[in-house]
Amino acid sequence: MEWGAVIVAAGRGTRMGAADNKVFLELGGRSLLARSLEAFERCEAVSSVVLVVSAGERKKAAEIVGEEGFRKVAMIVPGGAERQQSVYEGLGALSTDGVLVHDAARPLVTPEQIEACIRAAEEHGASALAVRVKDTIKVSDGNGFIVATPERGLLWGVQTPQAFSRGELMAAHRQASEEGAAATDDAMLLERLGKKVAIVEGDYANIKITTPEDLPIAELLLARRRERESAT
Ligand SMILES: Nc1ccn([C@@H]2O[C@H](COP(=O)(O)OP(=O)(O)OP(=O)(O)O)[C@@H](O)[C@H]2O)c(=O)n1
Ligand SMILES: C[C@](O)(CO)[C@H](O)COP(=O)(O)O
Repeated sequence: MEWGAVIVAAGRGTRMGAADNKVFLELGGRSLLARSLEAFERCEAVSSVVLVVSAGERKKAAEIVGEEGFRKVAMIVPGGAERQQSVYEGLGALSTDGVLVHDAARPLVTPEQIEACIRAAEEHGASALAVRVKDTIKVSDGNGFIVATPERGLLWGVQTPQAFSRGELMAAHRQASEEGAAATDDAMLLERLGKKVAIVEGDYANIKITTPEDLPIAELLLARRRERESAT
């Protein structure tokens, strides 16, 4: 199967509180967006990339793609108000049968993790990178009181990339939008239809840059990765 990727970068970064959209912030001297694109550029199993950005940030994103020489970026398309809509816009612009959906805000993803998601999706139909939850998770009653403690051994913190048949994911998106179902990731859209999504055990370093303390943590993780690479 031919694989393409939709990389979503059309958020506002409200929780980061920076003047700019967080995907343009720098990590180790390069933007988060460039680092995410680089991982897909280096993954041989991915043939093309659709980048989803806010209409007002298209020029800035195109400059990064041009300057960094990302040859796989076939199209840059405008996103929507929510991540779910941004992903759907990207899916429509891609032509491959298989699709990986990735947050530009996860700049520490590796080509090996992308490849592992593809392999699992080819075997099971769909897959998502995830890590075992380390904390004990509580369910609240919505009013500040704990009502339940799910069994930790069954809990996973889901990340991106997530890999799907593009046609199947597009159909799931259309159905969710007809039924007014909102989803914070794409696997959710298949789960609600009773379809299987395989878990690919990932790495705690593939963090999503969401709030200001995430950036120095990502700098440390990047430095640790560089040390390991130079030691091998
Ligand atoms: N309308 C949106 C919202 C989010 N995203 C993208 O989805 C990814 C994950 O979203 P999140 O971390 O929530 O980013 P933001 O929406 O930018 O952050 P915030 O919720 O703090 O505003 C990011 O790469 C973001 O750019 C998007 O493409 N379109
Ligand atoms: C898709 C995701 O990265 C999975 O962890 C995440 O849900 C997206 O972030 P958001 O903050 O929910 O938009």
